[in-house]
Amino acid sequence: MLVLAGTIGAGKTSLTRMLAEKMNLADYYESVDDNEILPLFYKNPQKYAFLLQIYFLNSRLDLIKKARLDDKDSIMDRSIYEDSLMFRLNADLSRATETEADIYDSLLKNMMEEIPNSKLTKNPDLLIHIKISFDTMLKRIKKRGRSFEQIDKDPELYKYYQMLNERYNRWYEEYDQSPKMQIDGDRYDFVENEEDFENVLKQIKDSYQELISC
Ligand SMILES: Nc1ncnc2c1ncn2[C@@H]1O[C@H](COP(=O)(O)OP(=O)(O)OP(=O)(O)O)[C@@H](O)[C@H]1O
Repeated sequence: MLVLAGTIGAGKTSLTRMLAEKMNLADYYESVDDNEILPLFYKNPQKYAFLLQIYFLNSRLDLIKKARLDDKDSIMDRSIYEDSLMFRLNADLSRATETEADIYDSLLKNMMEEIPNSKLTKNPDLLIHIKISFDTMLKRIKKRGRSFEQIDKDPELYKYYQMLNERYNRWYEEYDQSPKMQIDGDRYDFVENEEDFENVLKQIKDSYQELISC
């Protein structure tokens, strides 16, 4: 199982779709449009931060189980581990309490603990982090145009996005639940540029082959 990671607008969903096609993988997506808690959270983060995390934890674990039970090798458009980073940021911004964030982390650890001899391993075989600069992040959020994510509607989001992007770098360095690799999402415009996509595809295939042959 391959899993994509990266900040809002990094291109996780697009790259998942493209890799699934080229590498013949079963693709699994977290639906943003059907998430009824997300717009509520953006409107009133203090009230909905904890509920949103529980919603994501539940739905992402569901996806992991489906992907692992698939006969085909699979790919997912987001990792479950980034939620902890986002929730900690929300707690630091007083949208949740430290206790809520601690309990969340403990629940996540418990849910993700591998059961010895179980066929259903929950951690990915390879995590692929798409790293983008803050500038690129802002451009992509604007270009995609999801109304609740727009800074001109809510200027406080600027600071939130800036802090989130900064924290992603440390998160990736510390991530140790599986092998991992990083893609430079500023340098490689894999959505618009065919050559860039081929380059990224090769980097990912090489890393994956290396893992399989170990
Ligand atoms: N754990 C979380 N806590 C708060 N908000 C979250 C969390 N996970 C996702 N979100 C929100 O859900 C929305 C979708 O985020 P996500 O990064 O999964 O997808 P995306 O932005 O469509 O990614 P990409 O463009 O890379 O495909 C964003 O508005 C993001 O802020």
